[in-house]
Amino acid sequence: MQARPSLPSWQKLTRLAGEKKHQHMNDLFAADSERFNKFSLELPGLLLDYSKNLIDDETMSVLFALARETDVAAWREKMLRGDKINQTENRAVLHTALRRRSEQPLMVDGENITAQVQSQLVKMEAFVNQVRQGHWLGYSGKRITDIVNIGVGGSNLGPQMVTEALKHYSDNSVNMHYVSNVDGAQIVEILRPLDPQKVLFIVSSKTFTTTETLLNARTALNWLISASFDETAVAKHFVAVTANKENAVKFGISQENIFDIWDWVGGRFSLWSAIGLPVALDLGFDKFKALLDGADNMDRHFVQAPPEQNMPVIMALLSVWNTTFLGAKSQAILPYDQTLHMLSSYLQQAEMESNGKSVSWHGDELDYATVPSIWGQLGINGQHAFYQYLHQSNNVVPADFIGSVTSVTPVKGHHETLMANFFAQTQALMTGVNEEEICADLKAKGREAPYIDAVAPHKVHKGNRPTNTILLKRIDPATLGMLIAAYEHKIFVQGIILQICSFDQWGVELGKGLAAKIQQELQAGETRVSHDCSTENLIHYYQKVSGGGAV
Ligand SMILES: O=P(O)(O)OC[C@H]1O[C@](O)(CO)[C@@H](O)[C@@H]1O
Repeated sequence: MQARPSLPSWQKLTRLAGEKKHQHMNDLFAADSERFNKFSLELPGLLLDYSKNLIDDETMSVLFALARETDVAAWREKMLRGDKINQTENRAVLHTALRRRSEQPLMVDGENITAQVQSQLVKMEAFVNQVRQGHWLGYSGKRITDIVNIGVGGSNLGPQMVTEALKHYSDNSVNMHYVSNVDGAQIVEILRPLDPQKVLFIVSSKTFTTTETLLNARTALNWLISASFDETAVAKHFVAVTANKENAVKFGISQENIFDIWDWVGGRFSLWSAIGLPVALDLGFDKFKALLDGADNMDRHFVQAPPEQNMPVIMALLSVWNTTFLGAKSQAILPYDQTLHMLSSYLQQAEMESNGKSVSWHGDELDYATVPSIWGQLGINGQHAFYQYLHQSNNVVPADFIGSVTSVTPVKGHHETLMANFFAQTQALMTGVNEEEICADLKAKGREAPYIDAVAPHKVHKGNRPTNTILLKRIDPATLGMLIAAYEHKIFVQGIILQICSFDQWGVELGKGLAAKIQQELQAGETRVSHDCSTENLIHYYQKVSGGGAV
């Protein structure tokens, strides 16, 4: 297989990047009044404006050539038909099957996974209805009022992000809580006000081996048993979502309370499976289905549209352009709707755990930049915190601005103020303001020479900072499903172009293994394996101060 840097499109892009670095988007806009029409894409419910990137017709056409030369379409086909494209774990990658409306069988290792998915959806729906309608009762015969999801990473971020995003659509049949941190402070505070008779725990863990989740689940179980004095209470208060039934049963969860996921669903893409159970419990099953349908709409678009009109493909190409060719080191995710306040954390895992890698499929060291670090938070809060850096630091941070046309919670004047900021920021990041304009402005305000000379350089905004704007018609289950699926496919395409195994996460293993050893040392009050002198002394200090060990 041809190394990426030797592809004709790659070489052209390297040359174009050298040229484009000296251009300003202001000039590109001035030269082409059709720029918005050319570089934006509207799907039902969703608009992407990518015209505020350092691109022109030629750049885009070479980027599309890159998508073709790297066989994105063929890889997409392989993923969707269940080829084992997660090569290092020898697994298929089929999160799309979780939301597929087609009833056509899809075979993986001789099993029809369409039927498996359907049967879990049926099981989920029945369970959700029982709980929400008050037919699922706790050990003392009371209805469930509170759901506590215990899980971390993909078994937490997806459902929690969606629960927050769709709060408006909840009828508050149940109250949702999420425990992910093994710091006891979280679970203690969450359980404190709850009544054990009315709480249902969901232990969400694909592997059912994640230490933090199992410890939190054990604490929850003890809390329940010490209140109920009844071990059989567990069957009424604990369900699990896992691909490791055996461990869940060993833990004490009844067989019939276990919802399946499968090894062909990556943790960070698992929101659409029973990992989304908290969302379904909170919103009702029909709204959970609407979320899946929205994602399926995006899947269909991803499959059918040519690269030039394909939203996830365009998003991926721009990210490769900004990072690998123009040298950006990070990318900001800046949602403006309050309800999307967890989106950047969610995408952080989705993108960085998928593509934060530096060897190719073949295990060769890659000599080009792969993905940027993803960070961000609510844009409107960011404006008063880190936007200074976005506007004037000497690091260019491409950013995705995400907002909605219609507020789901309209309050007079608020949405216009929010969106005025939304539009103003991408404009300011792009156009900037030069010294001449600043001096003229200061003069017009009656300022004089020494002051103007001293201050003007500090007020210069160079602009030329790339942004994508994603405008949703409104935040609802289907549109949110589309948005998340668009990012999932973007990540996939990026991985293909950069030749990265996007669906494993070996980088998390080393730390996990060491933590397990150190945990034993902390429990025993002594060090048993050799560490570097920094780690060793930190452990000793901890043991000394906590009174748990000798130094
Ligand atoms: O669902 P599990 O198996 O508990 O894993 C939780 C998370 O931990 C990771 O494996 C990383 O350690 C993620 O990929 C995953 O989403």
